[in-house]
Amino acid sequence: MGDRFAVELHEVSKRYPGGVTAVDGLDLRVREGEVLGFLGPNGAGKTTTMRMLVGLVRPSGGRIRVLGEPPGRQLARVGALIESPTFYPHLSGRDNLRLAARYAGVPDAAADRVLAEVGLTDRAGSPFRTYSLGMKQRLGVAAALLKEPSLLILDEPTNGLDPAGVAEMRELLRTLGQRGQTVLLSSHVLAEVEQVCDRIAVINRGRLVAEGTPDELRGALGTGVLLIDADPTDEAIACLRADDRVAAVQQVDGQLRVSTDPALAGALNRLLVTAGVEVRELRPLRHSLEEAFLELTAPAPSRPQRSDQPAATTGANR
Ligand SMILES: Nc1ncnc2c1ncn2[C@@H]1O[C@H](COP(=O)(O)OP(=O)(O)OP(=O)(O)O)[C@@H](O)[C@H]1O
Repeated sequence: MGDRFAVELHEVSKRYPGGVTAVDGLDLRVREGEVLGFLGPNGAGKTTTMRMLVGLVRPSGGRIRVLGEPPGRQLARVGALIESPTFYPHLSGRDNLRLAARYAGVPDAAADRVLAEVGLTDRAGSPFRTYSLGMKQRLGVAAALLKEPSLLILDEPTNGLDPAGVAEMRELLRTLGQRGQTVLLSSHVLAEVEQVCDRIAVINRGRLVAEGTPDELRGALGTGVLLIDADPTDEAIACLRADDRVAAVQQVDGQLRVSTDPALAGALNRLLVTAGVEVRELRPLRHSLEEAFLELTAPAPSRPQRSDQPAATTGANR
């Protein structure tokens, strides 16, 4: 993965006629060769952002570069699956792709290459209307791959798929990532992108709210934190700080927030008890990245104050 950027957005906004601000000062960069998960709840502005990247929607403000150029200039090197692709129901998957290949100005033979890449060779001769939703989505990805694009933009490719379809799509995305393809992949389900993405950018109400590798997000969002209520507190702090498996200990409202691998809960409990400290409570601050994501993107009024949390790597606060 290089230090060059396939996609750069600086302070990008989009206000639709009628007053909806779909994207609001968004800063986002996708490195060449990485798979970036673009994550946010429904209506967060993901599709609008992707449509701006391919020149389908004009930004109201800010600066966008796609493969070093303004949007729309590099379309021959960009493959996109934004909203459902249109295929002819009575034509086979292969014939649909051959048609698409002609439109894209690539040889017919590209159709068989991409069918193999998405694992549809066996059903390539069947009419499109007989495909499952998962197969239809994979054919959409195949169409986006026809031009051997440098950048692949996929808007919610797992939307509407059953669990088996999601698993198949995840496997396909993992393969694309392993061969060094730059992929920008949107989803509103964290678990779907967590395993296939090098980095994740979380947006909410058109703004970047957190960004990092899945591990960095876990750390920044407090999923690697144990809450410990112990007595005497000072002794507990000293004991924990002396242990090299513990990255940090903070005291908040009489409780200890211990940055460590939550799997060490039992070991740290034993450590404290052995040192003569009474452990009244010991639990993970949050159980999963999914919980942290939901909290981060919850509607504003119910969102708890997080000022005592280590800050996520945020674009909004940068
Ligand atoms: N053409 C349009 N005209 C007016 N408002 C729009 C238009 N397209 C989208 N919006 C609004 O912009 C906001 C962001 O929508 P967008 O589709 O970009 O979000 P999203 O994160 O992709 O959501 P979803 O996951 O539901 O597709 C929403 O409030 C939506 O209603």
